[in-house]
Amino acid sequence: MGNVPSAVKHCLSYQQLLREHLWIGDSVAGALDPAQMADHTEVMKGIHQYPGVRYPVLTPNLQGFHRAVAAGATEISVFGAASESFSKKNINCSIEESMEKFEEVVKSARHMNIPARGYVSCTLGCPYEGNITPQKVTEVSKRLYGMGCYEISLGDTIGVGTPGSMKRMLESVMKEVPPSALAVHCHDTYGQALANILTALQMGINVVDSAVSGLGGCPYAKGASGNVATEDLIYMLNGLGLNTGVNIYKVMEAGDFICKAVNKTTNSKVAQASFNA
Ligand SMILES: CC(C)(COP(=O)([O-])OP(=O)([O-])OC[C@H]1O[C@@H](n2cnc3c(N)ncnc32)[C@H](O)[C@@H]1OP(=O)([O-])[O-])[C@@H](O)C(=O)NCCC(=O)NCCSC(=O)C[C@@](C)(O)CC(=O)[O-]
Repeated sequence: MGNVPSAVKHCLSYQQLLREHLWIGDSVAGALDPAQMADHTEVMKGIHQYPGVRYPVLTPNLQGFHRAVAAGATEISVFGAASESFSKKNINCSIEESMEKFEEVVKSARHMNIPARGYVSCTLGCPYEGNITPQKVTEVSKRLYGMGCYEISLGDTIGVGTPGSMKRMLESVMKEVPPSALAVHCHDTYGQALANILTALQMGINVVDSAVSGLGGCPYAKGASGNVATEDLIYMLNGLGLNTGVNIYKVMEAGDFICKAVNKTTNSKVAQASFNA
């Protein structure tokens, strides 16, 4: 949500539309301007933190961690990649260097009893390297889990995965990290996100990342669409008889609100169908 005005982020949290997780981004390479960091701090100070809702802040290094803690973060996330090229572009260091930085961050977080979540980008393909092997994803996931991340979110950053590649990747990762400590994070570029998520659910994954209206993306994954839309995910889960406790109508309202605020059209098929009905 890097470019979303703080006021909009506050409204989303005030309306309690993000029930479990409000994800707060960090700075972007080459654009480490004080205004953006001030915004990050402003968001943390401005939101009302509801009990049972997690507010993880992306912290790429120790500096980001200390800033996040000073701003009141109660959960942090480190974000690595299974692709060397993507790691270089996204966080300006190799995978090995990133792991060394994350070790420091997660260790500090553990000392302060702050839960740390790990992300692995490019698990089903990379914008620079193409195919990524399940072994590489497994290696990075194992490392993050081993250093103390309570959960590893496996990102199909550019949305090129299919149920077949998702299955192969998860089969490999699950040999080293239990399904209870895994999540999937699917982008919908090729229209495969829900199919990929269903595959993951059938394989025992219970945590799925999504974004209201399918907003989001990554500055280093040009052309990739946003995350799977929360509205579409909930619609599918409701259809499967899985109770999320999330009110789909409230999420659609939130999506409508935020799309107007940032002048974007929703990527949610469910919202499009409902609003056009
Ligand atoms: C990681 C860095 C910061 C390295 O950037 P760098 O340029 O290598 O940093 P550096 O250590 O060389 O320091 C350069 C300057 O930045 C400052 N600095 C250094 N660190 C920080 C910090 N944390 N907060 C504030 N300031 C910082 C530092 O103090 C210094 O300032 P100076 O001394 O020159 O005045 C940069 O590459 C960066 O910001 N990367 C993040 C890019 C980003 O936001 N990407 C999108 C995240 S979402 C994602 O990755 C994918 C995901 C999670 O959604 C899942 C998926 O779909 O795959």
